[in-house]
Amino acid sequence: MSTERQGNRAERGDDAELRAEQSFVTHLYTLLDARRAAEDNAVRTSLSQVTTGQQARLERDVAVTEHGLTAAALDAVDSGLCFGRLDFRDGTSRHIGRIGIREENAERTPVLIDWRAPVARPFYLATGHTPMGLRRRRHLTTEGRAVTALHDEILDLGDERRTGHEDPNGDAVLLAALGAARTGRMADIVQTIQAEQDRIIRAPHQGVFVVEGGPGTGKTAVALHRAAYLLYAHREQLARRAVLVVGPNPAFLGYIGEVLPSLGETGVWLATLGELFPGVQARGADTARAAEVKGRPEMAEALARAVADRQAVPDEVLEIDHDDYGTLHLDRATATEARERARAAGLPHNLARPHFAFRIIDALTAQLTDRLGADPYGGPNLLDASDVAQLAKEIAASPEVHAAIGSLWPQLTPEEFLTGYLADPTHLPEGEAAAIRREGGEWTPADVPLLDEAAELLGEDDSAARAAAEAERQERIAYAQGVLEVAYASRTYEFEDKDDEDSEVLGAHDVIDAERMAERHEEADHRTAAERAAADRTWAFGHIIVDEAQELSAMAWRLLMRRSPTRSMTLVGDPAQTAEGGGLGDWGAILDPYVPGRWEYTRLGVNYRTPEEIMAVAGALLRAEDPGFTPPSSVRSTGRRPWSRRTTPEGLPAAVAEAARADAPEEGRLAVIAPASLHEALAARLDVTAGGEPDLTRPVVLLTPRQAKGLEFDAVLVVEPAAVPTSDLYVALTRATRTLGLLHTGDLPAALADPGTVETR
Ligand SMILES: Nc1ncnc2c1ncn2[C@@H]1O[C@H](COP(=O)(O)OP(=O)(O)OP(=O)(O)O)[C@@H](O)[C@H]1O
Repeated sequence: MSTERQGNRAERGDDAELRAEQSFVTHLYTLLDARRAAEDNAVRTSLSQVTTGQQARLERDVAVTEHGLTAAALDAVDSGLCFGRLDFRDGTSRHIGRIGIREENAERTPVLIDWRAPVARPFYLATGHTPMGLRRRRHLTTEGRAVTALHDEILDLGDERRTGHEDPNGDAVLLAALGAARTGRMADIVQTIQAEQDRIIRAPHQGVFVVEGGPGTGKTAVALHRAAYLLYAHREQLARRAVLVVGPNPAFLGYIGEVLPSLGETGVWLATLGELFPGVQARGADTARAAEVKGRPEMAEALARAVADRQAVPDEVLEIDHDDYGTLHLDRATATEARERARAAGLPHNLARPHFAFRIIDALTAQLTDRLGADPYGGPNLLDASDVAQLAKEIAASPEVHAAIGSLWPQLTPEEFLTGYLADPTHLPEGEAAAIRREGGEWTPADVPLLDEAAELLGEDDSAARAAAEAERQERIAYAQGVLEVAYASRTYEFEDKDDEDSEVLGAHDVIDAERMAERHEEADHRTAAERAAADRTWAFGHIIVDEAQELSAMAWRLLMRRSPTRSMTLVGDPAQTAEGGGLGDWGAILDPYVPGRWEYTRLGVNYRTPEEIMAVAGALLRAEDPGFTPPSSVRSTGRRPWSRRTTPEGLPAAVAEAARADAPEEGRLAVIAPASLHEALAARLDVTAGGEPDLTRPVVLLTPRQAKGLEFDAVLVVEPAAVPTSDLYVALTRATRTLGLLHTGDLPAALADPGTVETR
């Protein structure tokens, strides 16, 4: 029976099954509304509390944040709250939903099972062969709060009972989801997760797990559902350490940004690589060559040597004018020895600097002692130990001495160091140095791993931050001291007339001292773990998920591995989609330096996005270079072949605009994917703005092939495909869920010119 007919029947309200589900779902929403009202109430009550004291204020803020987050999570799961039902052979049934909901009774009976709970697993895994105790699996389709259709799969073939909602192939809901109009925002797949995907989503979280799959195989969807699952299964641990999802660019993060909230999870940090150095916004752009050079593993060595170069010794004797003692001399041999001793400490540059300074001050003190205390008759030095100590103090306090030390071994921030390095790159072959040389300018995403590397080599220059933190700590201690004094005074007063010394012995001072009390205040930092993680370069995440992982450079991996000392990571990607000059080639090259032989690998083989007709063309493109290449198999076919049209260079913008009008879906989104050089001319015709971050929710979106990575649209027009490198073209060709058109002025790549697969218009 078609979904439409079921819908009509539902409207007539003559279907007992539908009516029963509707009344159950209505009850669920009543419970959800009650929970939400309770959270809103808790926020209001907390806000209206008149609080005195820092602790009480912090507690109130924490309460407001926590209840606010829960209320937001409850709002986000409203749509499609309940989407499934399991009928077991023993006669019991369970409804499955985005979150778990319990009855408001004393037993707190579960009425809706969270999709992540073990008991919900048969919803995703059970088959006629392995029914996992199920008699029937039901999918509920809802619009708002109305149940509009039911699809039942019979898993116990001996069971004769029928509901009139049977779905013979068991794929009607999946196909409806795959064929639905796109909105510019990725939707969750919680109702239709396939068995091969479920196994990845629920795999253990320790260790590194690589998920490879061709275009549209659901890698991104699986990665996000895995984040939600891991937070559910290991909430304590992961919520505290936070989960990081790394995506290729801000538009992509916007595209996937609604999936986790719709699963009730708001505490995951989605970031691009360019956002992973706190305080730096990487808004600049590199040439492809510069980005490639900056990503090479040799950069680590080049930077380490450049940092060592900042530990200089004078070519000739350095003269240092001391206000009181005249000129001091620092010769090359003394400075070299000080440098060697400081380096031997094995510390990062900024942390080894005091060792260097100490040696220099020591040497200058010895020099001054010799000069001032020399016995004209050749006897022993006339200065005693306390005179020498006084001289050392005066030398250490001299700004000129500090300036001299600073000129040889400067205190450096990563930003200062890298700015200097990029202006004059050293320890690289000249061609590479020329590719990255830059005076000032904005930070780029490829600079971020270099900044991180520099921060490691330099050691945190956190003296200012530490001084500020210490001042703050002292303030808290002073405050806590005051609180304790008041408490102690009142306690003493309380027991005053009882003449009971023991009671006083148990006064507040003995239970907690001011320092510990201050620490407790500190612990009440009410930022979420994700917020704290975003502000802390040295944060160790509980789990890291990397999407489009094939693109990351060796230097980017160094940064990410530092953020995951426990190596709890999920990496999803497709080597065939690696941009030219990007990535490291294969997973072993990425991972073996960090977890040699200790990573798991799995493949997804079904393409849920791209129809068969489009995939045939995209596959042929790669097969032309690699005859053994096998693309993922498409789950759908539309019967519509991709088309191509040749036009003149002058006529190209008009032809694209006309095709965009003709192919624009009634509902949904169309993307024009074209080389950047054509964007200005095309933007004027398409009524979109060129440059900047694209707005993916508009009906027509103009993108470069690189920007299209990871995204999808109902209809796609690829302009001048011959001008796009093969792997980028493969990405561009595989973005459509329905139609693909090619517009070109010269010859098409041979694989796209086959009349058997591409219709010429
Ligand atoms: N089990 C599923 N149920 C419904 N839709 C699904 C399912 N699996 C994947 N999809 C849909 O298929 C499309 C492609 O998924 P996704 O973007 O995760 O693929 P991908 O492997 O990351 O692709 P690419 O490598 O091309 O970026 C999305 O619209 C996603 O929602």
